[in-house]
Amino acid sequence: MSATSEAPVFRRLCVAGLGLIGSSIARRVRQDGSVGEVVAFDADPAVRRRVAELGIADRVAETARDAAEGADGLVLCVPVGAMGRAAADLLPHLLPGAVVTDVGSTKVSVIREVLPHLPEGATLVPAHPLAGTEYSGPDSGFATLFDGRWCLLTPIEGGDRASVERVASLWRRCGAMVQEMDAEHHDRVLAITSHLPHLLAFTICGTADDLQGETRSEVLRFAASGFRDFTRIAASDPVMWRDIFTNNRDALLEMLARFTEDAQAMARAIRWGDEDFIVDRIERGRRIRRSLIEIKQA
Ligand SMILES: NC(=O)C1=CN([C@@H]2O[C@H](COP(=O)(O)OP(=O)(O)OC[C@H]3O[C@@H](n4cnc5c(N)ncnc54)[C@H](O)[C@@H]3O)[C@@H](O)[C@H]2O)C=CC1
Ligand SMILES: O=C(O)C(=O)Cc1ccc(O)cc1
Repeated sequence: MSATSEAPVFRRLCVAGLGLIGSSIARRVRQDGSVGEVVAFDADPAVRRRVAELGIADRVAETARDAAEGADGLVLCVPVGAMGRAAADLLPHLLPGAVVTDVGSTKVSVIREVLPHLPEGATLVPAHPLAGTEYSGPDSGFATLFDGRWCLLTPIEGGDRASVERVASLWRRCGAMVQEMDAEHHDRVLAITSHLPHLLAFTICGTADDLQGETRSEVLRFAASGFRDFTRIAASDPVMWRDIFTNNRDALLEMLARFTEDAQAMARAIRWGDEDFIVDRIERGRRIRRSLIEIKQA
């Protein structure tokens, strides 16, 4: 991951929101020289202080205006519900012709919230790295987070191709593999692969917690690995996930309805002792797991 001789993708990149994702980007691009300079901005003064202590940016700006002025690139790394506010504060101050990108977990809502603030001549290239952890904040980031992971770009129809290529190049230099996708399609795919699993994890932990009275502390003390796996995901940041759920409402509710129907079918099979149905469902799960492992090894 040492600095390459390739030209920097941006002369000055403003990173807004220095949590897990923003601080990982800042760490990575500074290490490998893929941007000339990193200016960090976060709405939370405690985060700004911590970023300065950690030394993961060339400069920490105290205001949105100071952060954006002179930047030819901006990456919005705030919760999806804060994208509109951050865009309103930062975008007017960027250099003419700047490229704006983001890392939000929903894409239709981010485009809807950010596009109205885009200055004449600037371009928006929405992006979503499929990499993360259940931790948040500037201390949780690390430079290798994106290595070998996908980053999905959802370019605006008819938008500037050179800007898309610049953002793709930034992500490749962060170690990611890049693929383009339509924003609506992205939100449906992520609803089933990421948003619904998180919803299930939060819910099952809540259900187990409600049972505490009945089972005393056994639920937590004897938690088998299945439940433990859910608790890792359920430890994720509440604001981030509240925003994802409410900003991908339609696709998520559709996937939840389908899941509920399938869970009901499983309940019926258990009630009536339909062993073939039960085995068939479990085998499908195993096949999916095996093919995931094969893809990872390929
Ligand atoms: N955590 C994960 O695993 C992944 C998260 N994402 C997306 O990345 C984005 C950031 O997520 P994390 O880094 O995990 O969040 P985080 O909670 O660690 O950091 C978010 C930061 O944004 C700051 N912020 C909030 N509003 C702001 C504003 N208006 N202006 C400037 N700063 C502001 C907060 O103070 C906080 O420091 C979210 O949109 C999330 O959906 C994408 C992929 C993975
Ligand atoms: O920690 C995990 O299992 C994750 O799923 C991380 C994650 C969270 C949100 C995203 O939009 C992408 C990745």
